[in-house]
Amino acid sequence: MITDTESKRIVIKIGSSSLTSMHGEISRRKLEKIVDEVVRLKDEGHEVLLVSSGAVAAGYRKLGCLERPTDLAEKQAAASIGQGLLIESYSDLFLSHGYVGSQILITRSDFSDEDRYNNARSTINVLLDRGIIPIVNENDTITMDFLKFGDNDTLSAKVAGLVDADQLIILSDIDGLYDENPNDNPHAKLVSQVQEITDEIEASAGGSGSSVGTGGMKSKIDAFKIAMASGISSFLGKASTQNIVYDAVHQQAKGTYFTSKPDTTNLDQKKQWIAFNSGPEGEVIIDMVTKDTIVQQKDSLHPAHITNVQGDFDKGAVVRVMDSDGEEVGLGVVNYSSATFKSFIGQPIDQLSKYKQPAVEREDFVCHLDFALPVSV
Ligand SMILES: Nc1ncnc2c1ncn2[C@@H]1O[C@H](COP(=O)(O)OP(=O)(O)O)[C@@H](O)[C@H]1O
Ligand SMILES: N[C@@H](CCC(=O)OP(=O)(O)O)C(=O)O
Repeated sequence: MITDTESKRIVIKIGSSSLTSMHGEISRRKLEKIVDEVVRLKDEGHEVLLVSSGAVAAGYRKLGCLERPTDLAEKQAAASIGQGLLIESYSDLFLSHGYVGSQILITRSDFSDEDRYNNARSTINVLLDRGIIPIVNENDTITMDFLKFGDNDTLSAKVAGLVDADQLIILSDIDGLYDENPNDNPHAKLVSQVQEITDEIEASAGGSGSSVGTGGMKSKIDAFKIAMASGISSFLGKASTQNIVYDAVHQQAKGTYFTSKPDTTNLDQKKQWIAFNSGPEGEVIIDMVTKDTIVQQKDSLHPAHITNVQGDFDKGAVVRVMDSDGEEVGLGVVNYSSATFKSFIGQPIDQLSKYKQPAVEREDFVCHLDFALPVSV
């Protein structure tokens, strides 16, 4: 629990449905409410990073559309207009309270490159250290559809991991996770604590109930899995509730709190990058005996363990490590290219034993069984 004297690093994500009016346009009143909530935390001495949706909502009318567009190029054009307007509004509001906001637009490819990922961390750290409020969104205008984060829920969890946040707060149009999709069952019950994302929780998470929301509960559950694996406690609550952010930070708010079990091993930042951001470039296949050995003895993978290879990749790439049943065992950085692996296959073990460098070092390997990870988010 956060005490009144501790300064914490808090990432807050607010969705389109919580920033828009009935007609799907940005609501000044709702924007002012979230700014007031952030200002209260800043005044208490916390560092705050805001992940805000709303670019498409803020721009589509000025593009000449009567409704939120569904066509990709129109959405991107709307975001190009709306992102500027959104940031202008945030900046004006934060300045009126004596705080400075800054804009950070991210694409998935920025995060899949380890140097750019680390560079983003350094930049955001400078901003947070100097009391600025970074306002993050996906760079919707230039991102190709298949390369998008697509929803700001998983983006916010990845950003929370990047900056080593103490808490992730996701604000939505609903007051928490329900045991069934409330759109299907009006008698569904609120779940107030989650320590493990079970199959039942996955099954209960449906899509968005509104025309402006993107990911629904599904992408929020993916986000909470990433946060939990990264050792970050999270909260889901309703954006319109009075003092929701302040109360969530002080564990007093109505909503759902997500924390991992006390004995869980958390991913360090290198492993977070491998697991959630790198984007695997191929696959190496191992047999079941090897799988048991590397999982139980926490051993590195050696060239003789690799029975097959899929895709073309260079040394240093991240690949999916698959078992012979086609199940993903984990993700790791390879010390050989796919061409070299292919040349190894079928060679006698004593020939391969002269290659001293492991195929995948244990410290560069993120195993699902060690961390209870979402499969290739
Ligand atoms: N199990 C569930 N519990 C709560 N909400 C759910 C569930 N399954 C689906 N939903 C829907 O997800 C919506 C929130 O997601 P979304 O509309 O994308 O909002 P946002 O714009 O805040 O990201 C809820 O309003 C609800 O309609
Ligand atoms: N990046 C987009 C929103 C993407 C998104 O995740 O939306 P939401 O589900 O409302 O949080 C925008 O600014 O319009």
